[in-house]
Amino acid sequence: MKIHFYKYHGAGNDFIMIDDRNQTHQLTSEQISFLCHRRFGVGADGLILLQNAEQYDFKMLYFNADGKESTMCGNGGRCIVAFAQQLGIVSKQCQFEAIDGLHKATMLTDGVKLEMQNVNAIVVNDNQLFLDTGSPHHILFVDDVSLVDVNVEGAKIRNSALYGKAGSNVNFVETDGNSIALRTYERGVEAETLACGTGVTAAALASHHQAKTKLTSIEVKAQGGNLKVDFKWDESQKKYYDIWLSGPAKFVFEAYIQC
Ligand SMILES: N[C@H](CCC[C@H](N)C(=O)O)C(=O)O
Repeated sequence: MKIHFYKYHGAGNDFIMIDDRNQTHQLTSEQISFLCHRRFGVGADGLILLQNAEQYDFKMLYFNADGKESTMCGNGGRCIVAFAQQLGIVSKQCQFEAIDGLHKATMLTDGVKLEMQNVNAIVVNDNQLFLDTGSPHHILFVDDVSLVDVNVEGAKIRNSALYGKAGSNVNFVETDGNSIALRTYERGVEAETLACGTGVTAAALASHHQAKTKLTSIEVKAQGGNLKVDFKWDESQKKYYDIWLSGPAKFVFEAYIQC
């Protein structure tokens, strides 16, 4: 099969994007894993199909580099909005379906702003937290993210009994209250990625929840670039809402590959 794809990245978290509005791409896990392979294929953290949706601008299907369909991808969600604009499907604003529900998005001059799902359950164990921002995230606060062996320490937590077969993404988070730095070990990539949108969102909410910051609009420095998280806290309902993830969504190249 000859596949026409577009390569995008959001702060270094990179994706193979495919226009599947005609729903002709019946890709197997093996084919997706091959396409995402850094040596034998195109190379990417994930693969995203853009499909038609009856009541919304489009639908997003996300697959990790291991070839398996997974939960929400925040950076991929921002990249698919830029991709939809490149295809002429949307202009400045849009609304699309993803595995965790509906997402609104706005094109910015320097990227995309994506609304994330509300978060009303945060599990706290000392300086470690768990929350789901569209994907599951373990948060561990550290003094200096540059000193963490993310691939070793991240794999230990990701594969621990704590999260069973499903596992979790693992984020090492450092904050001075004014901004956040994080590094993420991503489930389904099984390695550190240069950014993780749902992880960045989780790190911002967790920092606020643990009173490590009072800001409700905060910059998050990932290895591959900077993102911003805006949110509101509802004390009566104990939930975070009106959560927006902003950051770059770059088109890199377009090509064909035999698969
Ligand atoms: N690897 C994640 C999905 C992609 C998350 C990440 N790329 C993002 O930008 O949110 C998981 O299986 O839970």
